[in-house]
Amino acid sequence: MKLADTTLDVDARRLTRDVAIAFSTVVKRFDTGTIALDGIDLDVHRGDFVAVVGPSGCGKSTLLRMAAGLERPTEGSVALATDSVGFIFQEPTLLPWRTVRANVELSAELGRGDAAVRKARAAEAITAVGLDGFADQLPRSLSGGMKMRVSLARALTLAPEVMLLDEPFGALDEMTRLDMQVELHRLYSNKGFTSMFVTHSVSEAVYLANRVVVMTARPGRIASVIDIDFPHPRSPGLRFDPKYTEYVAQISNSLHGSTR
Ligand SMILES: Nc1ncnc2c1ncn2[C@@H]1O[C@H](COP(=O)(O)OP(=O)(O)OP(=O)(O)O)[C@@H](O)[C@H]1O
Repeated sequence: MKLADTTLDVDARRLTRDVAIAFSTVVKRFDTGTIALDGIDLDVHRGDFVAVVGPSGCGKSTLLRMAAGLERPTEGSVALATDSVGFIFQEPTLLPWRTVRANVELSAELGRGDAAVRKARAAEAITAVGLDGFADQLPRSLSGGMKMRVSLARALTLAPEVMLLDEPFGALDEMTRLDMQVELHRLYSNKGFTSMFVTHSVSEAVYLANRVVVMTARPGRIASVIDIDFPHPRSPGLRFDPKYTEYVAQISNSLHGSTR
């Protein structure tokens, strides 16, 4: 079991067999004096899909970056039970001179491993995200949604146990965004990775997550954690379920209360 660099001794106790990411009384104070996060206690269980919503600047990205080991907490600790992690950002960050296939192969190329296995995994990931037939194209010929699919495929080649997603669909138009939510949900249901997903969209959070964490305005604290009691796999028609609307209202109220 790997513990992130940021780990203090207390982490080992929080990381039980069921916990993939453990935040223990995390405080993040930047050198500028900004206190981004204050007293975050959160366990992300294996197989969970946790969505994090909160006002702009409340520290959502910082939380995710700490899970990835890209930031250290000022106080408290963050522990990750695996080093098998995929990170997806809002921008797909593709290399423009490489084809879809070559972009997807990139993350595996940076790691170790057999070239043939790497290529097979990339081909499988391209199929998994529905990009068969586009593998030899360059990013400039793809739509925004397709670029995001490439980014997902690139992360999938590593068969990550944990997927960290920072507003991956924020730059997409509404229709594409809904399609990508269905796509991500399908991948999550099939592959079973643990997910931590930052979004500004309450509706997106309810569709995808089995737990939604609502944060307060900065310094970010956890205002509420709401369990979304819909079975998996979920269908797009779920959005018309009255219970769905109730969850959206409940979370929006918590969010609204947290910004006052
Ligand atoms: N490297 C840094 N140095 C100084 N301050 C930072 C740094 N990174 C983030 N911050 C500050 O910390 C706070 C939280 O930022 P963060 O990006 O985590 O918020 P967020 O909730 O993800 O915001 P948004 O929803 O707008 O993307 C903000 O006030 C931001 O300005």
